[in-house]
Amino acid sequence: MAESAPADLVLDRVLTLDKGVSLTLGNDALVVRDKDLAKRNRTRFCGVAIGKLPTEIAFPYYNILWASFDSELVIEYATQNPKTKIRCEKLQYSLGDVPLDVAQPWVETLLQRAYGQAQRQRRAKVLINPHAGPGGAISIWETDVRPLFHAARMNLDVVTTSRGGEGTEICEALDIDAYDVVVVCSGDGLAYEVFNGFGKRADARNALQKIAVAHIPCGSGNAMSCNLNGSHLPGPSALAVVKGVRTSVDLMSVTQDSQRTLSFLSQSVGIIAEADLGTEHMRWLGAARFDLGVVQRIFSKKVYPCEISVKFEHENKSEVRAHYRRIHTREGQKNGSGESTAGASLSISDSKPEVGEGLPPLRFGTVKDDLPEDWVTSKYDKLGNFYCGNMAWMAPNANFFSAACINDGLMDLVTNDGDIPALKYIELMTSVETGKFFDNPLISYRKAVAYRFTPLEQNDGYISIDGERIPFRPFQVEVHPGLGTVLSKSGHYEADGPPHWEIAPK
Ligand SMILES: Nc1ncnc2c1ncn2[C@@H]1O[C@H](COP(=O)(O)OP(=O)(O)OP(=O)(O)O)[C@@H](O)[C@H]1O
Repeated sequence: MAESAPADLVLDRVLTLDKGVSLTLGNDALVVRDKDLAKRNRTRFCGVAIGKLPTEIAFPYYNILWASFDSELVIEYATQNPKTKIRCEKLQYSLGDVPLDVAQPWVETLLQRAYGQAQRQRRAKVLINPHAGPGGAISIWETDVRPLFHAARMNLDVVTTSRGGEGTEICEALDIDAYDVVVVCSGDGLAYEVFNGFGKRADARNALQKIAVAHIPCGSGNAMSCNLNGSHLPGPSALAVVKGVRTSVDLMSVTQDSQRTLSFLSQSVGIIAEADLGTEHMRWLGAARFDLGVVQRIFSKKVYPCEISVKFEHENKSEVRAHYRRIHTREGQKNGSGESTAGASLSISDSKPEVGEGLPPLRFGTVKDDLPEDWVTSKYDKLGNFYCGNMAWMAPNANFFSAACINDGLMDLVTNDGDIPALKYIELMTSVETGKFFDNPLISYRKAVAYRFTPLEQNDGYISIDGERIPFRPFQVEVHPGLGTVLSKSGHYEADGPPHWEIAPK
C-alpha cells in the first residue's frame, strides 16, 4: 500500500478510477463521469435513446444513503425520478490502485456531505398501524421505507401494533437509551399516542427531548409528514426521515375534567371537528367524506355557541405576519437548517424544558381553576369554526395555519362565524387550498399562549384533539415551548408561511 496518495489519484476531491471513471465531490452533489453509467441512464423515448450522451451524472448528496469500501467502493443512493417511486440503487466500482488512505477520507467526506447535521445510522423503534388509512401500512413499510432505512444502515426494531393504545404503552415503557427515534408508519393518531406515551413517564421531559418522533404517511391526512417531511408520500418521507435533523417542537397540554393529555397537532370545535369526527359512518367515501361533511354544515348554517378565554400574544394578522418574519429571519441567520432548538426562536418564554422530570407544571392551571385575570373572554353566539393549530398543513393541500412556527412557543387560533352566506363559506373553505385563507376577512387569525373553550347551549357535540374525540365539555389548553423533539427536513415546517410575510414590517 502506498504511503501517500499519488497526485493523479486524488485531485481536489476527485477520485480517479479505472476505465476513465471519476467521482468528484461537488458542491451539492457527487458528480460521476462514467460512460457505461451514462449510457444506462440516457434519456429514452419509446425505448430509443435520444439526445446527447451526458458526460457527467450528478447524485445530490441528499439522496446518498451510504458509502463503504472494501475491495470495491459501494455508494448506495435513492433514485430521484419524479414519475416513479423512490428506489434504492448502488454504484459499484473496483478501487483498483487507489490506496486505502485515499479512499477512506474520500468516503468519510462523502458521508459527511450526505448527512450534514443529520445523525447517521439512527437506532429506530418503528411502529406500524396496519389499519391506518386505507390499510396499506405494512406494504408501504416493506416496499417504500424499509429498503431505504436498511441502505442507510439504520438499526431497526419493528412492531406492528395490534390494537389502539399500544403505541402509548410501548413509549411509556421504552428504554430511551436504546433508541434515537420512534418512527410511526400510520396516520397522525399513532404519533399522538407516542407523544402521550412519553408524556406519561416519570422522566417525561427527558424522553420527549431524547427521542425524536418521525412520521411515515400511511393514514388519510398525514399532517405531521406534510409539515416535517414536506411530503405526504412514503418514499420521499422515508428519505426525509433518514436525512432529518432533530428539531424541538412545541407541544400543548389539554386539560378536561381531571385529565391531562398532550396534543401536537390541533384542537377543533365546530364545522371542521364535525366534518371529520361526525362522518365516521361515511368512511367508505374516502377523503370525500370530509368535504361532504363541510358542505352539509355550510348549507345548514350550523353554529356552535361558546365562550372562549384566551391569553393572546398577537391579536391581528399583521402582527402575526411580522412575528413569522422575525422567526424566519432568525432561522435564516442560523443558516436555515440544522439542529434547531426551542431556545433559538422562543418569543414568550425562556423555559427550555429541564431534563429528568415529568411533564412541565401547568403555567395557567387546569380547566377547573379560576381564569387568570389577563385572559380575554368573549362569548360567541354564532361560532362556525374554532380551530387551534400547532402545525401548518392539517392534510395535503390544507394549509390552515400558514403562520405556524415549529417552536415559537405559540399556538395559532383561527375562528369564523357559522352564519356566513353559503357561497362565501364555500369560497372560504376552498381558499385553504389556494393559499388565500389567511387573508380572507371572514376569518380571524391570532396567536396565543393558552385558552379555555366552554361550549354553551348544546347537549352534545364534537371536540377533536389531534383528530381524536374527547367529551363535549369545557377544556383548557396551554403551549409548552419546544417540549417535544421531531425529525424535520430543514429545522422548520415545510409550508411557505402567510402570503407576503417577507415584506411584513419588523
Ligand atoms: N392495530 C390496531 N388496530 C386498531 N387500531 C389501532 C391499531 N394500531 C393503532 N390503532 C389506533 O388507530 C388510531 C388511528 O390511527 P392512525 O392515525 O394511524 O390512522 P387513521 O386514523 O386511519 O389515519 P388518519 O388520522 O390519517 O385518518 C390510533 O389512535 C390508534 O389508537
